[in-house]
Amino acid sequence: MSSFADFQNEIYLNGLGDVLPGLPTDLTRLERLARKRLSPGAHGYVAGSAGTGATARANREAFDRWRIVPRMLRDVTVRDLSVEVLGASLPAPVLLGPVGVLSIVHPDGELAVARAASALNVPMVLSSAASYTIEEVAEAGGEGPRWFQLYWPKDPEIAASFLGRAKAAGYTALVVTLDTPMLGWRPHDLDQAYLPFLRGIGVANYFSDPAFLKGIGGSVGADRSTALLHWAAIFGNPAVTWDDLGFLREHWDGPIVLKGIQHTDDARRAVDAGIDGVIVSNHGGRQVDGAVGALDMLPEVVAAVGERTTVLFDSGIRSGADVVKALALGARAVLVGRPYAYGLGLAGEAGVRHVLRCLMAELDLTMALSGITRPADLTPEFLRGP
Ligand SMILES: Cc1cc2nc3c(=O)[nH]c(=O)nc-3n(C[C@H](O)[C@H](O)[C@H](O)COP(=O)(O)O)c2cc1C
Ligand SMILES: CCCCCCC(=O)C(=O)O
Repeated sequence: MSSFADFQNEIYLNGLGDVLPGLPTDLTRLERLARKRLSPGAHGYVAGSAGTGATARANREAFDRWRIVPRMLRDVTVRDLSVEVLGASLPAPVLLGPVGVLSIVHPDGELAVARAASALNVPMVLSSAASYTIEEVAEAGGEGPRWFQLYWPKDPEIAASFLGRAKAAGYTALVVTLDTPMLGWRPHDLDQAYLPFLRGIGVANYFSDPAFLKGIGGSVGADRSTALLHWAAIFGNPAVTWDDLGFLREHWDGPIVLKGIQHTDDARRAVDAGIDGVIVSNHGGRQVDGAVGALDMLPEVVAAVGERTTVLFDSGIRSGADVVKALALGARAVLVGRPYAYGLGLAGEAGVRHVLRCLMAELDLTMALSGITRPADLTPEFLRGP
């Protein structure tokens, strides 16, 4: 029996109060609790999305259109949720996706996330825009698996420096986010005048970086406004194109994954360029309003490049059943976004552990009750859809 099944037994035998920090086990209810407990600004920033919110809604609607068709009498006594992703063995097909500025929801921010991830041996993808540095988060995570996410800055020296720091601190894979050369139009944050960066949150990696500091005369100084303006000037690089991918390979010798892929042609170009994996994602609907639901694009991308590369998925995962659907449509593993930020905001490290354990226990049960014992056995056959 897997440890997630043990977790489930623990719940049924001991009662929720004994094993959980009093949080809902349904991640959509957890989200509603976070709305009540977090500050309106922080909650709004995490929950928010681009424009009218149409893409974020499309992400969920896409999951609702696919339904699981459970199979019977298949001996599901012994299950194994583990998967191989880019040469590493994961206990389950789940990673913590890159979520920046996490100290807006909890003072321990990414440090608490790293501890929770490490405790469960789940890879954490650390954002360039984290509230703590690459090195601080690595130390908090100890031996736990960690990946680094790059927002490709205008200054190549800073990009190279980030990659060198990440390598030295034990991050094993690189995720390069392509969908955010600039922040999307997010009316809620604009109306609330709540942008973490203007408060100096999310810039820890930049303000601690020798290449960044060189651009502002060597140090941040008491008045951080010069440094923040410089940060705003270099943060995103809307000029990068497919021709620039070689830069990444020159500075990173481990696996490279491109995040934000939504079109089959882009997926093919990535693979042709020697990239090791793609993440089908629309940034949780935070960038382009009126875009297609991320899950709607997954089958096409898998059909185009699934045999040649590792396809991962995020945007809209809220339950174990959602993980089953994404895997059945060809994702090797999924990344969780907002739910763990809510767990962190509600209960710190324990809250992140809670979210992971609930998701994995529900995944284990949903697989078992659908007649599946290993993620690799999940195929589109188990779904009915559009
Ligand atoms: C508050 C917040 C901050 C985020 N920061 C980053 C980031 O720094 N880098 C990145 O690649 N994606 C970032 N994302 C996007 C997530 O990695 C992921 O694509 C998205 O949250 C998935 O959608 P979901 O939250 O609806 O599951 C962020 C998302 C949120 C909600
Ligand atoms: C100025 C852009 C910083 C973005 C960091 C957080 C993020 O990706 C988000 O979606 O919010």
